[in-house]
Amino acid sequence: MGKTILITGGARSGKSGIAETMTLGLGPRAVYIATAEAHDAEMEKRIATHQARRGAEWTTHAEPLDLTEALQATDGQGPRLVDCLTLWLSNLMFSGRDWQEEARAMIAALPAQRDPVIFVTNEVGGGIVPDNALAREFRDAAGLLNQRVAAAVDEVHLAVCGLPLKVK
Ligand SMILES: Nc1nc2c(ncn2[C@@H]2O[C@H](COP(=O)(O)OP(=O)(O)OP(=O)(O)O)[C@@H](O)[C@H]2O)c(=O)[nH]1
Repeated sequence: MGKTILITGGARSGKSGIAETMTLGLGPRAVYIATAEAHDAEMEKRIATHQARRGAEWTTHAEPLDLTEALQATDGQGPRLVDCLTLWLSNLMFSGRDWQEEARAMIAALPAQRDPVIFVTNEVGGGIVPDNALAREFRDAAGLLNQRVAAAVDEVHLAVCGLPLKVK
């Protein structure tokens, strides 16, 4: 089984950069599995910034929903960086899919992976309780998903001010 790592942190905590460095430390060629979709100009710009930062060692595999299939399809191509689990979760919730079942299947597929998998996620819920039900549902789901993935992987790191703190 390839090594599995979860990197969590707040917005602009530097978690993606930390994850990219860790991923390339596990193999000279890596696959970036992007769960984001550009629905507006701001997101297009964020994605373009990320793409410009990645060097020739990277190939990109965009998959907003079928993450388990993306992991199967890219196994054998080097370490995979999944950026990020919280966007995957919101894509599943907005498309009406059963995120708990999808997460269970994705976690169950990890032991069969030959190449490493590095997940990026967001540490949500640190602020005040959101005043709308959907935001509260998402916050709770993100916390549960993070706990389940954290329990399954080899290492967990918390990104704080651009620095990784190993918590597992
Ligand atoms: N579709 C697609 N999405 C990408 C690509 N490269 C990066 N992304 C997405 O861009 C998102 C990162 O956006 P940011 O808002 O800049 O990151 P951040 O999480 O706030 O900041 P950090 O904590 O520094 O990582 C991730 O969710 C990726 O999925 C790509 O090539 N294609």
